This record gives sequence, C-alpha cells and structure tokens, in this order.
Amino acid sequence: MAIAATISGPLTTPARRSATSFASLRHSSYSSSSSSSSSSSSLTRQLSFVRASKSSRRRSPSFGVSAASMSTEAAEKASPVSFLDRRESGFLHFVKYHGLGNDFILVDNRDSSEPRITPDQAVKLCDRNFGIGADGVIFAMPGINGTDYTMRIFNSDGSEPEMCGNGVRCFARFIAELENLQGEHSFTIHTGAGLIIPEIQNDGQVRVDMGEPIIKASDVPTRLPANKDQSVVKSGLDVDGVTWNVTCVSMGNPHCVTFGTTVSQDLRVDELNLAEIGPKFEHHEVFPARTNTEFVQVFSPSHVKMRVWERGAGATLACGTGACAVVVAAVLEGHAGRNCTVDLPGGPLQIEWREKDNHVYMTGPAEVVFYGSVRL
Ligand SMILES: N[C@H](CCC[C@H](N)C(=O)O)C(=O)O
Repeated sequence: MAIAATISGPLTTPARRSATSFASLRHSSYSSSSSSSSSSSSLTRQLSFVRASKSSRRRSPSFGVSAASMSTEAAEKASPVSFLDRRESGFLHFVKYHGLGNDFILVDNRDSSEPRITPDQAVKLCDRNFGIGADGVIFAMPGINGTDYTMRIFNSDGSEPEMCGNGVRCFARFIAELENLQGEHSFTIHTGAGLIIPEIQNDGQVRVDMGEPIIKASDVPTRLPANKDQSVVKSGLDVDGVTWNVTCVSMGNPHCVTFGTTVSQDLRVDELNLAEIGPKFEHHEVFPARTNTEFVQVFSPSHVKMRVWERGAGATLACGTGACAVVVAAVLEGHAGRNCTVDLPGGPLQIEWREKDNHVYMTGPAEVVFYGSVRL
C-alpha cells in the first residue's frame, strides 16, 4: 500500500466537551490490588523495573534494555535515569503497543508540549520495511486545563488526526507502566476530539468514554447534503459509478459508514478489495478533511463485522473510533441496538452508545509488544 507522505497540521473539529469539565473529574480510583495488568506481555515481565520512588514520580521507571540487541538485564544496576528518560541526542526511546493489531509507537513526551519527532520522521518510523513499523506515533504530553495528560498522534502518512480509539487504550496502559500503577485507574486525556476518559479495568481491558458522536453533516465534516434532520443517514454516494448508502459520523475524526450499495444491502466485507476502493472514499471530494471508511456486515442487532480503510493509514486490523461510528450509524439506520459487539479483523470491541448521556463507550485490549530505541 503506497503511503502518501502528506504532512498536514492538526485537523480540528468543534470542541466536543468544555474545558471546565476537566477539573471536576475524578482522576483515579487507584486500587492497591497487586494484580499486575494481565495483558502485560511476557516481555514486560522480563523487564524488571526499578520502582520509581514517590519523589521521582515524574520519572518513568528505570529498566535496563540494550538498544542494539534488545537484550534485557537486571535493573538493579540500572542508571538512575530511566531508559525512556535518556535524552542522548539523535535517539528516540519508545514502547510499541497494539490494540487488536492496530499498532503504535508510544513516546514519553511528558516534559514538553511539542512532539519529540516531526511528522516526516513519523512516516519513516512507521514504515514496516525501513522503520519500526506502525499505524502511527502517539505522544504522551502534559495535560491542559486540568486534565491528567494530552494525547497527540501522527498517522503513518504524517497527518495528524484528532483522535484514535485503539491508540488511547494503548496510551492508558503506557501511562500506567510509566507511573508504576497497577489495578483499576482512569485518566482524563485532552485530545483533538476534546476530553476522553480511558479506565484500565482489573482484567487489563480498557473501557473508554469516547464522548458524544457528532452527526451534523457540516461538523463531520461532509459536503453531502443532510437527508435526516441535519445529518447524512443512509444517503447515496457515487464512487466510480457505484452508489453506496452511507451514514457520516464524527468521533472527533470523520467516518463514512456503509452497509452496502443501492443494488445490494447484503455486504460481504471479506470480499472487498480495500486497497482498490478505500482510497476512493478517503479522497472523495465530499470529504474536505478526507475520511475513514467502514464497511459493515450485520449478523444481528447486537453483532456486526467491519473492515476499515483508515484516513492516513490505509487498511488497518482495527479502528476504535471507527467501531464507535459503526454502532452510531447502525442505530441511526435501524440495523442494531445501542449495545453491540463489533468484530474487526484484529478482534472484537464492545461498544455502547448510552442513551442517558449520549456518550459512546468502547471496551477492548491494549498490549505491549516491545521496547526499543532508534537513531533518528
Ligand atoms: N487514521 C485515523 C486516526 C486513527 C484512528 C484509529 N486507528 C482508531 O483506533 O480510532 C484518522 O485519521 O482519523
């Protein structure tokens, strides 16, 4: 899949939550349970962390990893500076995570509100042959207006989206590791999509309050004419002479969801050639900020299957914001209820579009893959 190395500034959408709500939010329900985060990979257990003392709470844990061979060594001799804290110029220390195979390079950027690497460097690092390989790079940055942290992300094409659902689950697990937190813990995260609240659960899964969906056509944004109130719901979109029925939803980032064409509503998603059709949706003139596109097959009112062509990343194994947009679209089109299992190529996500607060909740895993350093 050719990745166009387009570099663009942060994509912004209407604020979905006011800044004032940050301060009133509880920060954590930290429990002292000793259960380590069950989804930590065996590699994580091999890496013996030197428990950061309270006074050095800001410092990430120290562990000994040799950058070249990735061999690990007992941390008792570890330098006082954490592997992730080392700042020798020209090197980037990172942790690789994935959420259902949607994979990210996570960077400890807590000491600055400027990303440690450029979008162009992100393109190179995400290359699966000449770089680390990932769908994007995610930065853990200082919070804003009372939030615990800020999350920024560069897609593998260097563009900067507003939000990433699988990524924010990985972000939460990354923070817990940096801060030596075990058990249940929630964080308030400032993102381009507004306030997002991931909560690590005792079983290691992460439940995320993804905020409210945006369905006003001009805010998604889409140039398609609204056909239901101010939204685009099961409206015709011509792609290469085929008319697809689409519903447009934003989760802070734009999504075009389709359950089929005007000829066949019975989509067989495994038969689609995403590399051929995906870019034609992504770059369609009716999407001024491009779009993520989800192709959906309905098994029952509580069980759907999707494949996704992501804006700025192409075909990925999972898309958290996309799964949320799919459930919203499925409810609006009458295919499903508000509680749904969404099967993605990388695995299932549990999605709930809760009626009482209009928020969408996503629950799924986030796993460490490896730790590394790379010469920039
Ligand atoms: N490529 C997306 C961002 C990542 C979204 C996806 N990986 C997720 O889990 O939500 C965009 O440009 O909007």
